[in-house]
Amino acid sequence: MTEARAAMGRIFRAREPRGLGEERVEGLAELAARVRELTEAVVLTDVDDAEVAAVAAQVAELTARLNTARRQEPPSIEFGADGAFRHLAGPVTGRLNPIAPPVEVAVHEDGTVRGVFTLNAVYEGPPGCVHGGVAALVLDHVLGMAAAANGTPGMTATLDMRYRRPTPHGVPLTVEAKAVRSEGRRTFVEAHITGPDGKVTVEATGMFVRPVH
Ligand SMILES: CCCCCCCC(=O)SCCNC(=O)CCNC(=O)[C@H](O)C(C)(C)COP(=O)(O)OP(=O)(O)OC[C@H]1O[C@@H](n2cnc3c(N)ncnc32)[C@H](O)[C@@H]1OP(=O)(O)O
Repeated sequence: MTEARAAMGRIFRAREPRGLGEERVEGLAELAARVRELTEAVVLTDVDDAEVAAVAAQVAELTARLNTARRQEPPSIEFGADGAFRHLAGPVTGRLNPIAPPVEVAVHEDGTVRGVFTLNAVYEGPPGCVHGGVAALVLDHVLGMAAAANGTPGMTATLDMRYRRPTPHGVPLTVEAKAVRSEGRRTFVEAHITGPDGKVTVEATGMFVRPVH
């Protein structure tokens, strides 16, 4: 597992926690949660034009306030005390990233990665359903996590999707991924999303390659 940790460090620049500090993480997570609500409100609002313009001006002011102090880059992937890693600013599981649903994931002892999440109307593709590219985003991430949980982290080299039935938005979904085999630098992983009725809506297979450098 130490080798896998070193590989994670190399591939994803994962680091020992650099001390954002739990209090700051909670504060930024709260901010991201409020912005997620704002995003949904923007997509669904039906207020009049004057109110839209007034809110747009206020949001621009808030953005300027946040920009008075900027990091060079988003917080990196960090290892936790248990050896697992967290992607605080990532677009799938990142609690600090407003575009992440976020998907809450757990890595189980047998290497299975399971997550629960709800995608709201912001992620709509066909009416009432999740955009196929968003499903691919979630699946790519958990496939990558499962490759890492297998001790063989890598970069996505191939991602094959099979959309079995529409994935509804606004309801709880689950995602599950597990590495099935590894050959040299290549790891093959399978994953699927299940709807609230227990039926699989999307299946994916991914091949992850550990870069040499
Ligand atoms: C933190 C946790 C989860 C995060 C998950 C997020 C996952 C991501 O989003 S990763 C970002 C998206 N992916 C990328 O940007 C990858 C871009 N591609 C690359 O960097 C490189 O092409 C990379 C690393 C995949 C392979 O590069 P390189 O190491 O030079 O591969 P190379 O030596 O040519 O091939 C290695 C092996 O893999 C095979 N292979 C490589 N690419 C492919 C491919 N696309 N299809 C099929 N086979 C491939 C080769 O045939 C070779 O096999 P063998 O060893 O049997 O000959």
